Amino acid sequence: MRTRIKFCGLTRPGDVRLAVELGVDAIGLVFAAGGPRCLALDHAGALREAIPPMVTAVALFMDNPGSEVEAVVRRLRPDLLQFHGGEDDAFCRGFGLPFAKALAMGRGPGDAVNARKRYPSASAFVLDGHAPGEPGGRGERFDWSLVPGLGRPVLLAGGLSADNVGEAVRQVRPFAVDVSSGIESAPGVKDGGRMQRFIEEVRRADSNFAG
Ligand SMILES: O=C(O)c1ccccc1N[C@@H]1O[C@H](COP(=O)(O)O)[C@@H](O)[C@H]1O
Repeated sequence: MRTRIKFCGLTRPGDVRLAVELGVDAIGLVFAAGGPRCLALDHAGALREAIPPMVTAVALFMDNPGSEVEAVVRRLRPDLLQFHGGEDDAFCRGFGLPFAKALAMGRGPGDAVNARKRYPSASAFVLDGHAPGEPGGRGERFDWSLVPGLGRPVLLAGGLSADNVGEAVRQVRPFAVDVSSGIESAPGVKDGGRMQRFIEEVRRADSNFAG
């Protein structure tokens, strides 16, 4: 099975269009407050319009109030929600959309323990490289040998780039890979060459497993 690819934290419609042309499976729009990729709702509307049907539109949050999540859901109609903070299962499922819950793998697999029980409604888990209690999306890789069996699709994240994603796919065989900073020339500014190389490296690794 080919590895799905999600690009996250896009802030320019041209980057979205290029990512789609290159063949990305999912695009993440960030509403986690304070970071360089955090979008205002009006601006996010223009990005959402550039995501065509059959490419998954993901809205990413980190301990946002429910009213903000609701406003994004109403306005953008994302396909999937991604939660990166301390949100519990009841909060995450409360918006009537499938969701992926991020788990902090930066200090070992602790946050993943009982994740299936803590998040029975999660459609997938994102494994990120930050430590528990710290914000994600910081380009931090973790020890991939610690990836646990979670019984749900895993999106491998944290410090991925064209230089290491092939090794990640070969070692972990995740359902998907998720990258933000590793395809940028500056925070929030995606780089066409890096996006293209990232996808090529994933496809090259996938070809090792083609039957
Ligand atoms: O992309 C962001 O700005 C972001 C902000 C807050 C939380 C998560 C964020 N992105 C997600 O973080 C991981 C790893 O990102 P990186 O490739 O290491 O920079 C990934 O799941 C992004 O979707």
